[in-house]
Order: sequence, then structure tokens, then C-alpha cells
Amino acid sequence: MTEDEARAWLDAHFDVPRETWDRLERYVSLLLSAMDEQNLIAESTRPHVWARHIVDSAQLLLHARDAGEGPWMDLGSGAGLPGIVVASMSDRPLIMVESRRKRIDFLNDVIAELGLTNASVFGGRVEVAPPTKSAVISARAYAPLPKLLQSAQHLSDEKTIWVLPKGRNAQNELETARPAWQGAFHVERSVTDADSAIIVARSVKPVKKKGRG
Ligand SMILES: C[S@@+](CC[C@H](N)C(=O)[O-])C[C@H]1O[C@@H](n2cnc3c(N)ncnc32)[C@H](O)[C@@H]1O
Repeated sequence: MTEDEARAWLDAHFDVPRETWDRLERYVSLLLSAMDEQNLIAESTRPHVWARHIVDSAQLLLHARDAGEGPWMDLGSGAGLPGIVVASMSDRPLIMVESRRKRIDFLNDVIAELGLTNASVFGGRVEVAPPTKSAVISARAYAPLPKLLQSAQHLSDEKTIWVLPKGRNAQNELETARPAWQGAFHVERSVTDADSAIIVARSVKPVKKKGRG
């Protein structure tokens, strides 16, 4: 997907208002400027930010369209991917969880610059974030699936929709997690890379271990 195709895809799927385009443009510019100080995205993806990061994040909204009331939590947000993109394109409260100080500061600066009144940051580890009934949980490049589910159990309930971009490893990670986790797990193809996939899961809970005898 070229950068022009990425913008066209956004327009076709979200009917993006002018104000949202402005926010996304501003975010891309803040992200690229901050790259001089910290490594927020892979250097090789710099010329492809709209396809590799903005559309890659925005597509998650399509998998969470029928989510109920409640916040969207984005785990290990880093530079705000997908958190800032989702908060820019939706009115739903969006909480980004990030443990690294410089990234927390960057996220708070972006929220203020873009005027994102629906977005906030929990600056700390996912494991100690306050218990929440999240309507949606996203996590991109945060942790392998078993660890991801374990660390965020207290942020979910049976209605939570999990939208988890997993690159080329989706099927393997799912197989590793399967013995310990039950739920409705689907693997969806990413629009930005035919070889990459997104795990979409509902009704996720740990498998009860059978007692002996
Ligand atoms: C590889 S980066 C991915 C960032 C972003 N989601 C993206 O796709 O560009 C992983 C991020 O998760 C954060 N992280 C890792 N473990 C964490 C934890 N247990 N709690 C909170 N943040 C964590 C790291 O500080 C880092 O910013």
C-alpha cells in the first residue's frame, strides 16, 4: 500500500472529517520530529508512516464496531500506536498504558497538542493498571499472546473485544495460548500487509485446570 493508497483507504472506510485529517497530519509530524530524540517507530518505516502506522492502527476500529459501552485500552502504546490514531477517529474514551517515562511524556504532549479530550495515559505497567471493564483492548507489539492475556485479565470482562495486530506470528501465538485460554478467537488479515494478521477475540477467559483424581 502506497502513502496515497493509505489516505484513500482511510477516506473510503471512515469518511474522515477535516478536523480528523488535521489531527492525524499533526500527529504524524510530531511523531517524525520526536524521532530525532527517541526511537518511536522503526527507521525503515519513516517514509511509509500512513500505511505502516496510521492505517495499520485505524483498521482496528473496523473490528471493534459492535463493542459495547466502556473505554478502549491500548496496552504498551509506545508512540501512541494504535492509541492516538483510535482516539483521533473515535469519541470513545481511550486509555493508553505505557511504562517508559519518555514515551509517557510524548503521549501526554500529543494529547495536549491535538486537543484529544477523550484520551488519557496510565503511566505504569499494564499489570498494575487499575481494574477496568474495557469495551475494547488493543495491543500492538506489546507482548506475546499468552503474556498479553495474562497481564490484562483485570482490564477485561466477558464482553471485551480484543483486537491484537500480530504480524506474521498470529497463528503460532494463538496455538501457544490455546491450551490456557478459552474464547472465540479469529484471525483476520491486515489490510496493510497480506502476510500480517490481527487476532480478534471475544469472551476470553482462562481455562480452568482440572483437579487431580
Ligand atoms: C515495541 S513497543 C510498541 C509500541 C507501539 N504499540 C507500536 O506498535 O509502535 C512496546 C511498548 O510496550 C511498552 N511496554 C512493554 N511492557 C510493558 C508493560 N508491562 N506495561 C506497560 N508498557 C509496556 C514498552 O515500553 C514499549 O513502549
